[in-house]
Amino acid sequence: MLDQITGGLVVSCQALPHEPLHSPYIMSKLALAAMKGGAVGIRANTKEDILAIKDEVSLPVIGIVKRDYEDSGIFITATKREIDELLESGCEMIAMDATSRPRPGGMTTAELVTYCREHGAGVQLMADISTVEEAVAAEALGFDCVSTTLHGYTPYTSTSKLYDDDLAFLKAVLGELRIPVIAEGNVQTPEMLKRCLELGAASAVVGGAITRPMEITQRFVKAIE
Ligand SMILES: CC(=O)N[C@H](C=O)[C@@H](O)[C@H](O)[C@H](O)COP(=O)(O)O
Repeated sequence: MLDQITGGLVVSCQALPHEPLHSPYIMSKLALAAMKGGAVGIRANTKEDILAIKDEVSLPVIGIVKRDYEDSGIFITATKREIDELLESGCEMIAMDATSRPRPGGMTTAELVTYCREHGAGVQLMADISTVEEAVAAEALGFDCVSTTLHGYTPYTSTSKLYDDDLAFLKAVLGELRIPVIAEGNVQTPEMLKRCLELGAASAVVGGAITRPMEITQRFVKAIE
């Protein structure tokens, strides 16, 4: 999958139960629109959404399962249960939280990577990280790529955004890693996407700016309030 998405745009098609577009059917049509618009890959949440998307488009899919656990702040592909669901979905790549926070049930990220390698031959692994240290640790664990997904979303990075200071965080991660780095999180404009790739990101994942019309509407409305 990495070869297929290098140099291109991946579109995240996600809507949680509380969001207006929550529906595998709607996600599949958003993915179709993304494919017709030139996207080279899709990122999607839940086995049900991925199966519907795979019925509709031929693009490779980065799969995640978001599920909250009481004993951990990790919610993106946290345990073996979510890995099993994703292996059943047929997604080409699995993304999981690879932050330094403890996982639910006490399993380590290293153990989960080993589990994926043993059960999902051929499925690539993406590490969703929030700091440079987590990116370096993910590379050492054998992930195929890292994504900046969680920068700004962990308690210890909550004051930062990916685009701060001309993408300083992305540059710092790129400076430390040999494996491909994907830019993800608050890429809001075509210009930002272009800048991420110019800096050396292998690809970028764009979600809300393309597939969350409520958020897009809010940005427009805010401009005239
Ligand atoms: C932090 C978190 O939960 N991120 C999620 C990860 O899959 C998604 O909700 C985001 O939409 C995705 O990362 C793309 O980012 P943006 O929608 O900002 O372009």
